[in-house]
Amino acid sequence: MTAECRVKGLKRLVCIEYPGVVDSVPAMMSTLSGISGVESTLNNPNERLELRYPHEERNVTIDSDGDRIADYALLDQTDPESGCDALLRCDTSTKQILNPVVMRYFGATNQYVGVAHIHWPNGNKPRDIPECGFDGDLCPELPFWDILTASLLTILVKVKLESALTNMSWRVRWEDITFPDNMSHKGMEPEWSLSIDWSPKTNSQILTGFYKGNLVAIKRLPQKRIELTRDLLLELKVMRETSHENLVRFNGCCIDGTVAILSEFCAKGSLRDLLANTSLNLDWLFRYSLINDIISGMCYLHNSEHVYHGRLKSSNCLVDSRFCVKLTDFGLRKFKALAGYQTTGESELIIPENSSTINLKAKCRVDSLCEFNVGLLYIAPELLCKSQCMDPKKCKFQDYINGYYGTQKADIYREQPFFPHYMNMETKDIIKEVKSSNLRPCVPIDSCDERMHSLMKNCWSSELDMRPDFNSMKHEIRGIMKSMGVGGISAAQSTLTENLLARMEQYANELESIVECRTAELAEEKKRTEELLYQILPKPVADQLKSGQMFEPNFYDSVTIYFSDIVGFTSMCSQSTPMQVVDFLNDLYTCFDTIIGSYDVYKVETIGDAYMVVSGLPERNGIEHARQIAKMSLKIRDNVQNFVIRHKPNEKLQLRIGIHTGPTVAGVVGNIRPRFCLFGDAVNTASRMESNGEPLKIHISPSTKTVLDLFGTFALEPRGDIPIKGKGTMKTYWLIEEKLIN
Ligand SMILES: Nc1nc2c(ncn2[C@@H]2O[C@H](COP(=O)(O)OP(=O)(O)OP(=O)(O)O)[C@@H](O)[C@H]2O)c(=O)[nH]1
Ligand SMILES: [Mg+2]
Repeated sequence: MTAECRVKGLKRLVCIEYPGVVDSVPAMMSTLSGISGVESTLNNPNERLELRYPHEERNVTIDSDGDRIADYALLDQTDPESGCDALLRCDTSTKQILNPVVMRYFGATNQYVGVAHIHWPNGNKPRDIPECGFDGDLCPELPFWDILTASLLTILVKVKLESALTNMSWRVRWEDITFPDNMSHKGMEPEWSLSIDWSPKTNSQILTGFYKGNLVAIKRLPQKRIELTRDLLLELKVMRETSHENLVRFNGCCIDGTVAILSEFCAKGSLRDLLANTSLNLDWLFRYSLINDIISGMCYLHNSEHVYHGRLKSSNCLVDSRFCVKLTDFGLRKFKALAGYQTTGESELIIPENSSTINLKAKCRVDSLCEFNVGLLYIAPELLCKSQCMDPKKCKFQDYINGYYGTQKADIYREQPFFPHYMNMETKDIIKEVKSSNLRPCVPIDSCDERMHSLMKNCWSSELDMRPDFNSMKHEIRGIMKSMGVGGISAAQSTLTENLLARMEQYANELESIVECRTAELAEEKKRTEELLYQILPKPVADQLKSGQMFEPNFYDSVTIYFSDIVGFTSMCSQSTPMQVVDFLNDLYTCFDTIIGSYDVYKVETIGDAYMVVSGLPERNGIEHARQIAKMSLKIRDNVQNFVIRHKPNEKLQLRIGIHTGPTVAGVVGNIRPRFCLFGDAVNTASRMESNGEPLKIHISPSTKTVLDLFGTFALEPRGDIPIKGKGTMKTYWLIEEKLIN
């Protein structure tokens, strides 16, 4: 049986045929002890001992120091099928190496014997001696001036570095930041702004303020003070010098009294918010643009002094007002650690196996809502298991997997990693499965381009060598974008500028439809509010108040006012439960409200069992008010005669009605819960008409009779002279019916 033995990291390999001590020592022993079968020769003057094995072709030669003079064979390691390098092929049963020998070297005779053609890497034979010799003596010595220039340059670089370190332009005084309502933060909590302006679903909150006229995002850290060290100054220098269109700009730090990091504010929130906003349609052009931005930012970081990001996840991919993704929360690792910053990120993957549960539990009460746990979903599995992320290379890998595990999957799916397919699992269980059983996010093959799918899968491969780096991802993604002409855009169009323009155009369209939709919702809401307002105030009054004007009290020289009241209501209340009374009044007033809807009247108010209606205001109607109120009263009286009290079906409702016509003033009183009220003696008189009336009869004043007589359609009956409190004697009438006119 043959097997292929992969040898890592070697292009061509020299293999030594090495029988080893195990072979040679017994042979020597047997020679010295004169055991037959093994021949030995002592080759003077070379003083070499040669051992010859029976039935074997190979000799073992040992020099005067007792060292074995070895033979070597050069093997060709080119795989005959794939043409790949660094393959050692063995027959596992015989343990024989199968690679063809291309050259042999015999140590005893110091001879090279070519056996076959040698395939040198790139077809070139390597040099025997390095260009400048093994000691550098083959190259001319540097002239004095060159050495001087080099030294001066080194000194200059050092001086520049030192001055860069002492440059404190990054330092911000907390008092110099102004908070949104133009108040200094001293002694008061600043406003937390909702980070996204068009998504009601966002949960991103970041402290914002103005520094030197710029709106900045402020990340406050737990410590109150940070002592500056050289390491921190180096970190701050790197941050100051970081500049890329896909990274947020660093604005500075506060280190005294309050420790905070200030960075460029991105208006549209994070990628997480963007994806959560389901009203925004993300087509493939848009998605690839977002991915492309992330990858560009990551490429810069990986090729810069930052080396890696370490906290790559969708909440750290911010979206600016031009829909360009900018990465945040990179760098300043030592600064953040000293300032006690502990959330998910490279330092938080440091969850020693035994203490992880305690940490997690302490941090989150509700697992599924726990940011800390959710953050772990973005972390590479091998780093979840390991305790430290000290090796930058490893952390780079974490970035790769973060980028695809979380961010890119999120781009495609608008979901957190592992959702929705593992929705029923608790986050901590998912993390456990990732650690123990190689669980990976589930992405259906047809959810995206095939190349994208395999790129994503490679990113979370458990073989680290399989994971692509960001530079190759950049090429791959650009290739996919170009060849696909995503979103109906042709390859030629997919330059970045056109991409951006298309993105803006799409956003404008989206925005238009969102605005349209919101406007319709607003109109609907306005209508509902208006209807509610018209139920509380007369329409002309409400309209006037709505337009911001005051409703001045108005004098009306003639209106008709109606009052009604239930006889024995108080005793009825004492015999009924409050709910029964409420049900009863509700039934009665629903009946009244339905009736008055057919007349030109306005219901002023109800006070307990009293019901007050007026006609002739706020819009004047000549003398029609008396007729409208009279007709309405007759209708109410007739309905009351047949009204059934729900909890006392056998009792008859005893309703008294009183009407009066006269001058009145109407106005709105109060600023809070404004009420439309009537003032004047006419109101009292109408009320007296009701209180001096009789059940199921309509008691009217002489002034109402006078107006009703003008119509000549109402049958009235004199009641006689009645003493009315505060008025003396009044000649009043009963309204009997409306006469039918042929
Ligand atoms: N709109 C807007 N939101 C921001 C900005 N910076 C951060 N945020 C959001 O504010 C929220 C809190 O941010 P962080 O305190 O950094 O927390 P995090 O990003 O969830 O986690 P870590 O970065 O690992 O600490 C996140 O949802 C961010 O997306 C910004 O400049 N603009
Ligand atoms: Mg963040």
